[in-house]
Formats: sequence, C-alpha cells, structure tokens
Amino acid sequence: MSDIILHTDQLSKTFVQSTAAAVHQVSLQVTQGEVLALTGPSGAGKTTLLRLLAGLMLPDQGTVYYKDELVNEYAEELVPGHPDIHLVFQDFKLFPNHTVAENINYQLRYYDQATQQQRTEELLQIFHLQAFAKKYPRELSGGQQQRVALAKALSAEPEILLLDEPFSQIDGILKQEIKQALKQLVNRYNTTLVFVTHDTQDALSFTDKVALIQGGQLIQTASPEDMYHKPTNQFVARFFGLCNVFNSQLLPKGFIKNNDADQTVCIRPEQLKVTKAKKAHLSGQVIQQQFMGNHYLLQVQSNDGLSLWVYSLAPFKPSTTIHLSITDWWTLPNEPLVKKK
Ligand SMILES: Nc1ncnc2c1ncn2[C@@H]1O[C@H](COP(=O)(O)OP(=O)(O)OP(=O)(O)O)[C@@H](O)[C@H]1O
Repeated sequence: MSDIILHTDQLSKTFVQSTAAAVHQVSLQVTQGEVLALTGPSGAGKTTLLRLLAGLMLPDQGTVYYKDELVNEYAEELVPGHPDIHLVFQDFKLFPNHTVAENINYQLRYYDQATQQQRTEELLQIFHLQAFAKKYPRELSGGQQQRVALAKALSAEPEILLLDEPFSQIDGILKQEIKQALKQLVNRYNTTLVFVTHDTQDALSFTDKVALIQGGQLIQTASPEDMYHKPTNQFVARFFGLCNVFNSQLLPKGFIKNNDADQTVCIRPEQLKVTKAKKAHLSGQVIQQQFMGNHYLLQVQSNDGLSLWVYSLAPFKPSTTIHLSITDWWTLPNEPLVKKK
C-alpha cells in the first residue's frame, strides 16, 4: 500500500484581483511521517499552497487529496478546512483569555487528568515555557508565543501538521533546540510535517524533503542534500547558497572533460581551496573579505577575469594574491548566466 498521505495534482489558484497565478499547476506528494519544507522567495506562493493543502481555500483547478479524501470540498464548509489537517498560522491564533498551560492543554481536554497534566508539562519543558505556564499570550514576546503555538499544535499528536514560518521569531541557540525538539516529536508521533519557510538553513537543516517554489510553480523537489548539490538550474543553485557560475570555457584548459563545449559550471565557495601556487588551478587577487565567525568570505578576482566567492579559515588583506584549487563542481543546464544574488 502506498504511504502517500497528502498529494496534489496540477493545483492552481489565481486571486481575483491578480493576473498572475499565485499557485500554478503544482503536483506534490508527501509521504506519511515525512518532514517537508516549502521554500521560495517572498510572494512565491508558499502560504497560498499551504492554505490549499489545508482545505482553507478552493483551488481554481486541480485537486488535493488527504489519503483517499478530496480536501478541496472542505473549503466550502461553514468552518473551512479539513478537520484532521492542523495549520498553525503566522499570527499563532492563541486563545487570548487562557494561560499558556491552558492553551496547550486545550486539545487534550478529552484525555484523563493525569495524561493531560503529564503531556502539558512535557511540552512546556520541551519548548522552554515552564516559566510562562500561568501567563497569558499578551504577556509574552513574539518568539514565546510562537513556541506556545508549536506546543499547542503538537499536544494532540496530529497525524498531519502544516506550519507557516514556524521559526520566524525564534532565534539563535534556542532555534536549534526547538528544531531538534520538533523533529523528535514528529518522529515520535509519526506526524507528517509540512512547513513554509523563506530561510534556506531552516529548509535544509532538519527536513527529509525540500520543495522550492518560484512564481507559483514548483521548480524542484529533492532531498536537502540533492537540492544543494544537484540543483536543476542557476536559480535553485543560488537560492540555497553562494555559487560561482560561469562558462566552462573560462576554466583552466583540460580541467574538465570537453572543456571547449559550451557548458555552464557551478562551483560552491567551499569547493575552492586556498592552496600553494604549484597545486593551483586558478590564481587571483583578493578584492574584499568579510568575517563570518568561523571563516572568512573572500571575493577574489581571478587572473582569467572570474569573480569568485571563496571561504577561507585565514584572513587575507585586499590586493593579496592567492592560489586556488577546485575540489568539485557540477554543470547546470545551459541558460543565460544570471546575476549573483
Ligand atoms: N488574499 C489575497 N488576495 C490577492 N492576492 C493575494 C492574496 N494572498 C496572496 N496574494 C498574492 O499571491 C501571491 C503569493 O502570495 P503568498 O502569500 O502565497 O506568497 P509567499 O510565498 O507565502 O510570500 P511571503 O514569503 O512573502 O509570505 C503574491 O503575489 C501575493 O501578493
């Protein structure tokens, strides 16, 4: 039996006031227990797609299925949305007149007292909320409210959970902990999680699959590793990190097979290593450097006229000549070279 829990076929939605589709012919499959990130630039259609997945909005064309059930129909209910698909909005929708503990406890109200208490306390602890248990949402910061919304959403061990920008107000070390806790909880409950994020690190760091949307269209769906290392085009390559993109004919002669053929080559900054002159494939001058904490980001102008991003553990002053070896690279479909981000 197929373990696909949620799938869309040729899903499209154009808002009345617009000419362009917010979501255009999106066909997507999500398997049971999977963690999927929907990512893309601002206005790409991520939130609209999430709302269509939850049955909160009627598509113009196409279908959404939850198991064997057509979700589209739920958009026309008095209270729209499929009852088993839980969506946490960007504005959290907490109960303002109930405490943090009561908000988390709400979905557990049909369980026995001991289970309610045990699960609420566990979630308060996991999401670092013990100190706020008796406070009201208005007394909390945005990040604290966001953690309450996550705890509340997970309290009922949902089969499927949709989150819109769940980490947007949580930062630093706490964000890493929250992401880890969320991953552990969804694994424990076998919850299928689909979340929207514009943050590429969040999209790559704890997901099984990433879907990149641009202009309402699904550009690529892949594992985080493949998304980063095997992008289908320059837009995808650049969306997930800095990338040196140029024509293969500009690379040192004989460096790649068929050097003379017209190929678009992508080299990530970490695929260029600062080395000794005799081992180098390229040499050039440092134009500028930025301190990034655990490394420096260098901008280098190669002697062959290439402008390159390079990571280095050591700082280099502007105008210093450095030598670089290429440790890896890949080719992209031939398309006009687009500008760096
Ligand atoms: N209710 C609406 N009425 C009209 N147009 C809308 C509506 N909601 C969204 N849009 C438009 O649809 C497109 C997709 O919007 P959507 O909010 O889905 O994008 P997004 O990728 O979630 O963006 P962001 O990351 O900025 O939140 C945008 O052009 C937006 O202006």
